[in-house]
Amino acid sequence: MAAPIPREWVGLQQFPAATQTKLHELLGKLKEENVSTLTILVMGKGGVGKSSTVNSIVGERVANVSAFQVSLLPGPVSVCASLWVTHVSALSYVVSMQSEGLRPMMCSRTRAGFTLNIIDTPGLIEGGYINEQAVEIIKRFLLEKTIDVLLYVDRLDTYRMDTLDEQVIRAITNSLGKAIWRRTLVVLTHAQLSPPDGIDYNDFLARRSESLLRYIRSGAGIGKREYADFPLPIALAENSGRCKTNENGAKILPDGTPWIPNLMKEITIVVSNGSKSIHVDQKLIDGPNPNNRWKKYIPLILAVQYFFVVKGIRRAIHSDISNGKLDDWEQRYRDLVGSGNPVDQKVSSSRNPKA
Ligand SMILES: Nc1nc2c(ncn2[C@@H]2O[C@H](COP(=O)(O)OP(=O)(O)OP(=O)(O)O)[C@@H](O)[C@H]2O)c(=O)[nH]1
Repeated sequence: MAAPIPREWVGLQQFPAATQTKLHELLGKLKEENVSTLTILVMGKGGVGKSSTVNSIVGERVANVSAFQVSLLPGPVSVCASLWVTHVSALSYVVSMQSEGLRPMMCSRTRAGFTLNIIDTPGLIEGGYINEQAVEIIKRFLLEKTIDVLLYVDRLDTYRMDTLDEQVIRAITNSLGKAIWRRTLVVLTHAQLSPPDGIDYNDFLARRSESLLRYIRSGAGIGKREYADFPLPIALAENSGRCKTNENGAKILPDGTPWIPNLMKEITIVVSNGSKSIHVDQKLIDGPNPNNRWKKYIPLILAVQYFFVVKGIRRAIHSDISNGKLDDWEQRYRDLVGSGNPVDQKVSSSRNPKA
C-alpha cells in the first residue's frame, strides 16, 4: 500500500512564535545532517498519554485521546490517591482498548522540505496481560517502515512499577529488537504534578526516572556494561490544557522550561547519537530463529567431541589391546567357561532336584 501524501504541517503555526522559531531551528539542524524525514514511534501502556503527546507535538488533534483523566491528589490523601490511580488506570486501559481499537495511526506532516511521520499505537496491556493481538497488529503495521526514534511514554505520577512494565518492555524488545532502545527517548507525561508529602520535585523525578530505567534495562536485557550504549534520555511532557505557560504563551514545566521545544531537542539528540534507525523487516519481526540459536557452535561441539571423547576412547582401546587386557564381558565369559559354567550347573540342578 502506497504511503499517504503528507499534509502541510499547519499545526506548527499554532505554537507561540518563540516555539516556532526553536522548532524551525531544530528541523534546520536535522536537515544539515541530511535528515529530511523523521519517523517517530510512540509506545507504552494504555492511558499514559501517548495520543495526547502526539497531538501536542503535531499541534493538531490527530489522535483520539481516551476520555479518562486520572489526576494526583495532593497531601495526606496521596496513599489513597496512588491506589486510586492504579485502579482507575487499569479500568481506563480496558475501556480505551475497547473504544479505540487496536490499530496504530500514522500522521505525516511536511514543512519546508522536512517530513514528520508520527505513529501512535494502542496500549499494550489488556486485563492485566500483554495484549498479543495488539502486538501482532502493531508489528504488521510497522513492516517495511524505518523508525528513527521510539518515544516510550509513561506517567511521571505513577509510583509503582511492576512486572507488567517489564512485560511491555520485553514485548517491544521482542518485536523491534534490543537496538530500538538505543533510539529511545523516555517521555514522562503529567509533568506538572505536585509530588506527594512535600517531596522535592527534582528528587521525585530522579526516583521515578531511576525506577523506570531499572525496569527498562531489565526488560530489554541491557547489562551494566552496556549502559553507555543505551543512554535512554528522559524528557517531560504536560499535555493538559491547564499547563502553565510563560510570557510567550509556551507551555512550561515546573522549572520554567518550554517543554515542546525541549522534547523536540531531545528527539534530535537521539537522532544524532550515532546509532542506526531501525528498519522493520520480516526477519526482525519474526525474531531470532530458535533452531539457528546454537548452529554456530556445532563445529566447536564436534571438535570437542572428537578430541576429548572419540580420541580418548580410541587411545584407551589401543592401550588395552597392547596391554593384552580383556573387556569385562570377555573376562567374565572366560571365567564362566574356565570354572565349568556355574550358570548351566544351576539350571540343570533346578530341573532335577534329586541329582
Ligand atoms: N493532566 C494531564 N493529563 C494527561 C496528560 N497526558 C494525557 N492526559 C490525559 O490522560 C488520559 C489518557 O490520555 P491518552 O493520550 O488517551 O493516553 P494513551 O496512552 O494514548 O491511551 P490509549 O490510547 O488508551 O493507550 C486523557 O484523559 C488525557 O487527557 C498530561 O500530560 N497531563
